[in-house]
Amino acid sequence: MRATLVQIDVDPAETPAERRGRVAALVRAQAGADLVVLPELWPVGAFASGEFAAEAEPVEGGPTAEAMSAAARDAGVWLHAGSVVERDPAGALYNTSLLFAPDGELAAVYRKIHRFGFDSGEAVLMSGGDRVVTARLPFGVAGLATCYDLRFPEQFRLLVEGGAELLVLCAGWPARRLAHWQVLVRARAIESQAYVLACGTAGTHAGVEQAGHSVVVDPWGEVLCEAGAGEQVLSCELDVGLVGRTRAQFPVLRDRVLRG
Ligand SMILES: O=C(O)CCC(=O)C(=O)O
Repeated sequence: MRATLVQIDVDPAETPAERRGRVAALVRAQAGADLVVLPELWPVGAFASGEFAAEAEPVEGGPTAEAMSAAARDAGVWLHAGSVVERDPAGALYNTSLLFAPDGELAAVYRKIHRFGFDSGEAVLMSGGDRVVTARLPFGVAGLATCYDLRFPEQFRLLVEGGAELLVLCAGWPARRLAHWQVLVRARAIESQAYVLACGTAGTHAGVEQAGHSVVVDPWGEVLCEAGAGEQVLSCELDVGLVGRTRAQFPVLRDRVLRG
């Protein structure tokens, strides 16, 4: 299957509405891909926490969900539309990822479990999700995660136990910790014996330079393709059968002794 990661430049000179239009056109241009992946909080910017409340939107009928559903349908692709600031009916905010099927139907919703920021930003403004999410796609089972989740291997182990073969991570990872990103995406792939598709943002917003370097890592931990720092469309071919072959030939997951 063909995976395409769209590493979006979150430029504060562009409004979220303008960016939605531009990103929808980018998604439409990816017809022919099986799965298209966008980054974390690209409409507003993962570090633009002062804008979170104003830009919050519902999952059903929100402007990003509507635009991405239409773009997925027009392109005929599975679309992991990255994440949005979700406002739920009770008024709580979540960092919520949306997965659309090629007919535009919402196929999965994942609320980021590990909130970043310690005592500020997302960590205080948003509520955390409380469940891991997998979704069965025609070409494999996807396990969803978002940015800071990458530092919590126990979440990925639960995704693997849920059958995940493709670990799809949207992110807005800062450039100053690029080295952590590059190690951790490979670590999650190696320990999970799964593909990792990790899509980050480019540019600088709210004073935080973004790392870019979106990447696809195979179940052996080999980097299949990796972006640079700027806005980029990154595509590569994945052989999802390699997940099962890797797990059968080198059965580390079978040899686990300690189970939660
Ligand atoms: O863990 C990190 O270094 C970055 C995490 C992050 O930026 C986020 O979750 O938004």
